[in-house]
Amino acid sequence: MLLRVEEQGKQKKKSKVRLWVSNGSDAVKAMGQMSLLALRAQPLCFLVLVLLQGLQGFFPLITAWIAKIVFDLLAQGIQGHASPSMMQSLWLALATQALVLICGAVMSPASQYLNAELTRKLTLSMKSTIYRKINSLVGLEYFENAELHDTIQVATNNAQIGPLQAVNTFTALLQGLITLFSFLAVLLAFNPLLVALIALAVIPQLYAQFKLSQKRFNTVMTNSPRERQASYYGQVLSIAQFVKELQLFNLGGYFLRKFVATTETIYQEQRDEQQQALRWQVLLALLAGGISTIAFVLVVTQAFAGNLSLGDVALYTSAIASIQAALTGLVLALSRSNDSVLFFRQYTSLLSLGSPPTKHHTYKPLEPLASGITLQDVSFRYGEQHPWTLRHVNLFLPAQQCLALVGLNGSGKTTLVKLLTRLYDPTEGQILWDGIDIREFDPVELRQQMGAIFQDFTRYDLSVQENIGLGNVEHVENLHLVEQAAMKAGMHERIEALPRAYQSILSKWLAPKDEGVDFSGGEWQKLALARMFMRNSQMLILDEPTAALDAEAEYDLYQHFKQLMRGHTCLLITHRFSTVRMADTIAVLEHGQITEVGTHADLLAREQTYARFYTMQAESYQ
Ligand SMILES: Nc1ncnc2c1ncn2[C@@H]1O[C@H](COP(=O)(O)OP(=O)(O)OP(=O)(O)O)[C@@H](O)[C@H]1O
Repeated sequence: MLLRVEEQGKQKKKSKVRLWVSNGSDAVKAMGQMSLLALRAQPLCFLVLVLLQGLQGFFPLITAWIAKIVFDLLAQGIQGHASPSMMQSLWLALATQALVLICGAVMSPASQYLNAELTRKLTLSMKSTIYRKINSLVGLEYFENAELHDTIQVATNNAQIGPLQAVNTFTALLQGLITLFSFLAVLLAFNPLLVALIALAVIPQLYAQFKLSQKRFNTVMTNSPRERQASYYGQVLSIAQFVKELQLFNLGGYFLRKFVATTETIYQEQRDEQQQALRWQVLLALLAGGISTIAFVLVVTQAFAGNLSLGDVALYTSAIASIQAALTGLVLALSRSNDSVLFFRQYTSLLSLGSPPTKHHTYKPLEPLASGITLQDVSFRYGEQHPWTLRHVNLFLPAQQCLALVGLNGSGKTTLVKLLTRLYDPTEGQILWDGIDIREFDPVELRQQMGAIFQDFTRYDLSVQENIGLGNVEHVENLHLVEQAAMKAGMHERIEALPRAYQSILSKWLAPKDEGVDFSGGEWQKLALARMFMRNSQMLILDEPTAALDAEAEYDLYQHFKQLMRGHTCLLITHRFSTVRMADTIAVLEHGQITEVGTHADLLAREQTYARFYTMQAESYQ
C-alpha cells in the first residue's frame, strides 16, 4: 500500500516534471516565433538593438576593472611610488572610462528609439494580422461568443507586447549573461562559496516571478469582460446615439454608477495582484540585502587581513553588486518572457481559429439561378441550450419571382434570411441552389449574388457616396453607379439638395466643423435600399424594407416594385400586408414552421392565419 502511494508520488512528480519540460519547450518555441516576428517586422532595428544591448553587457566589467586599476594606481601614488609609466596607465584608464561613459550615454537613447520604432512596426503588422483574421471568420457564431471577445481584446491590446518583450527578453538575457559570466569569473577567484550563495538566492526569485507572471495574466483575463462592460458604459455616456434617451430618461447617473462600480472591481483585481507582487518584492529585497551584506563583510575582512588591495576591494564590491543586478535582470527578463508567452498564446489561438460554416473547401462554381432555391427540411437553433427557431421548414423560392414571408414577431423570418446568406448554417437539413447545397459554394461568391437590406442595417459614419457605394465596394468610387442606385431608392433629389451632395459626411462627430449631416429614419432606410440596389445581384432580400418609410415613399417604392425586381429572385419580409400583395407567392411562418403557401387570393380564400392577419390590419384602417 505504502509502496503504491510512493509509486503514485513518483508518478506525480514525473508528470509534473514532464509538464514543466513541455511548458518550457513550448515557451522556448513561442519565444522563437515571437523573435522571428520582430525580426521580420523591422530586421535592421532588431539586429542593431541586439548588438547595442550585447555591447552594453560588457560595460559594467570594463567600468569595474578601470576602477580597480585607478584605485591601485592611486594607492601606489599616495605611497609615493608614482612613475611616468603609471601616469600613462592612469590617463589611459580615465580615457577608456570616458569612452565607455559616452558610448553608454549615446547607446541608451538610441536603443530607446529603436525599441519605439520596432513597437510601431510590430503593432501595425500584428494588429492588421488580427483584424484580417477576424475579417476572415465566416458567420455570426464567433461574434456571439464572449470568450472570443476576450481573446480578441487580449490579443489586440497585447499583440505587440509579446514579440517586443521577446526581443527585450532576448537582449536583456544577452546583456545580463555577458555581465554575469564576466563578473562570475572575477568573483570565483575570490570566493567560490560566495558565488554559490548568490546563485542559490536566484531560486526564490525565479519562483516568485513566475507565480506573479501567471497572476498578472489571470488578472488581465478576468478583467477583460469587465473592461468591455466599462467601455460600453463609457460609450453610452458619451456617444450621440445614446444621448437622446439618456437625457430624456435621466439615465446619466445610472450608467455613471455602473461605470464606477465596474471600474472599481477591475481596480480591486489589479490591487490584489499588485499587493501580492509587493509582498514578494519586499521579501526578495530583504534576501538580496542580506546576501550583499555577507559578501561585503567577507571582502572588507579579507582586505583588513591584507589579502586584498584597494583596487581588489573596488572590483569585488562592484562584482557583487553587478552580479546581483544581472541576476535580478535575468529573472525579470525570464518572467517577462513568461508574460509574453501567455499573451502570445492568445494571439496564436485567435489565428488558429477555423470557420465552422465552411465545410467544403474545394468550392463548386456558382451558376446563375435557373430553377430556384429550395429549403429542404431545414431546422435551426442558436445553440444546444436554445429552443428550435426553425423546425422542418420546406419552402421553394422560384427563380426570378418574388416570395413574401409573413409571420408574427419572433417566428423566425430573419433567422431564415441569416441561413440563406450563410451567416449561420442549418442545424439540420439543407438549402439548395438549383439542387446544390449552398455550403458547396464559396460563401463570398454566394453573398455576391445576394443583395440584402436588414431591419438593423448599418449606418456608417462616412460620406453619402460611401454609404451607398459600400453595397458594391469595388465600385464605391463610381459616382454614376451610386447615383443610379440612389434614384432607384428614391433618394437622389434629397441627396442633391445637401450642401456637399454625395460627398456630405453622415456623421456629426467625425465630420470637420459643422459639415456633418444626418438623415431621418426613413431617409436612412432609403439609403440602405440604395446600397442593396448598388449590388445588382441575382437575389434580393428585403427584411422590413419599408418599416420607416412614409406612406408616399412606400407607395412610390411599390409602384416601381415589379420593375425594380424584374430579373431578380426576391424574398420580401414585411408586416405590412398591403405590400405583401405585390409578391408572386406568400408563405406564412408560425413558430418556426411554414403553415401556408399560395397567392394573396389563395390564402384569403383559405381563411386561415394569413386571411385573419390581413383582415385585422385592413379593419384597423377603416
Ligand atoms: N443570435 C441569437 N441568439 C439566440 N436567439 C436568437 C438570436 N437571434 C434571434 N434569436 C431568437 O430567435 C427567434 C426568431 O428570431 P427572428 O429574428 O428570426 O424573428 P423574426 O420573425 O424576424 O421577428 P421580427 O418580426 O420581430 O423581426 C426569436 O425568439 C429570437 O429571440
